[in-house]
Amino acid sequence: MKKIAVIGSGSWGTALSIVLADNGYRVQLWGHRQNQIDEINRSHTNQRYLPGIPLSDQIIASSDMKLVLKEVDMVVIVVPTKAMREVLTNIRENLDHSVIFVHGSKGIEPGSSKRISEMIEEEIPSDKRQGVVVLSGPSHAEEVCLRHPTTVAVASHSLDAARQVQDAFINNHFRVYTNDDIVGVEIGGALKNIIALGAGISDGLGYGDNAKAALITRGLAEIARLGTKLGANPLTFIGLAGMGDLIVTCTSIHSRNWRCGHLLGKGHNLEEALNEMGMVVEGVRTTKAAHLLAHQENVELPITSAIYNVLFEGKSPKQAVDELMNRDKKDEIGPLFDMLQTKFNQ
Ligand SMILES: NC(=O)c1ccc[n+]([C@@H]2O[C@H](COP(=O)([O-])OP(=O)(O)OC[C@H]3O[C@@H](n4cnc5c(N)ncnc54)[C@H](O)[C@@H]3O)[C@@H](O)[C@H]2O)c1
Ligand SMILES: O=P(O)(O)OC[C@H](O)CO
Repeated sequence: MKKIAVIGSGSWGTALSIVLADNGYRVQLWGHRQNQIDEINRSHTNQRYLPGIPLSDQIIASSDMKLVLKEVDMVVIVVPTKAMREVLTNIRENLDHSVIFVHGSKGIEPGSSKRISEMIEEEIPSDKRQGVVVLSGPSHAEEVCLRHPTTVAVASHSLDAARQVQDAFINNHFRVYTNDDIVGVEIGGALKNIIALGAGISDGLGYGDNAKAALITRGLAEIARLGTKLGANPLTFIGLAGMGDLIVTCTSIHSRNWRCGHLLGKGHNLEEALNEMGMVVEGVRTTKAAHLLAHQENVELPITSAIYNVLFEGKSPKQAVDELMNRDKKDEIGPLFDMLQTKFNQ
């Protein structure tokens, strides 16, 4: 049986392990909490993150990184972005052969503004990696583990590596598309979490579907604006990792980002909202990263700025919405059209 390492035993790492086990792999799942490791091996469940879901006995958990990385061809990293450097260091110190790196995490590092594939390239020597691939798209762990139909994109500079990852994950209920735009797929996956916080805030304030549709649509315009400036293909943003993930995260009851925003809109402060969530809410740190990146790249991100002000500057959600609605008059299509035209002229 072929072996794959999955690093991170939260909701998404466990759900991706289920997909891989369904596809006949032995999954060596790494986690840092011994009680959770013991539960996965003993009861074949992960009650805290995926309650009530039975796990295959092909999924073997361990907190020993060396053991988990032994004899695998592929390493799938699914830890929160804030733990990424620490976990990559652990992998570097314990990996003794070359593998394909896949990641399913959705964030940007505040301060460095690095995407996750860039962190992997920085932390793992080139002779230990055969390619770096991002797996992203509209995919809540809670539905993937029920084998509900789900589609994702895998993107890499190496089409060969992306195809190998596609082959490892694809099955009847988990459909995987390749994409060569790693920048766009990572930026789409990270920035949609900011807009989902906004959608939650809007719902928490009691605003309706018009407001949410506006956030999704204008949010996509701003994600595409920054992404294109960073070198992404604008068309990626109307695909699974762009529009697809934005829709699911802004509208799903499963979304941690939406739920956190909803608590903020209901009047909780950030600390209270995060405590209540108890799971990773990537959009919070990514708002900080994107806000800085927008300044560095001289790109206007009005919704992200408004959310930054709510999260970190103490602005009331209602005031932030009022200010967004009273911005200078704009043309809707012009800038997007220019981006697409530039792409088609290349
Ligand atoms: N949950 C989903 O449906 C989903 C879907 C797609 C992508 N993602 C992305 O996957 C990533 C992980 O999210 P999740 O939903 O699995 O989170 P989660 O909150 O369900 O679990 C987080 C896991 O990370 C572990 N962890 C926390 N700090 C750590 C550290 N310092 N070192 C090692 N492990 C640490 C926790 O113990 C836990 O097992 C995020 O970037 C998220 O955006 C999640
Ligand atoms: O629950 P969220 O908000 O972290 O979103 C999870 C996934 O990214 C949805 O595709």
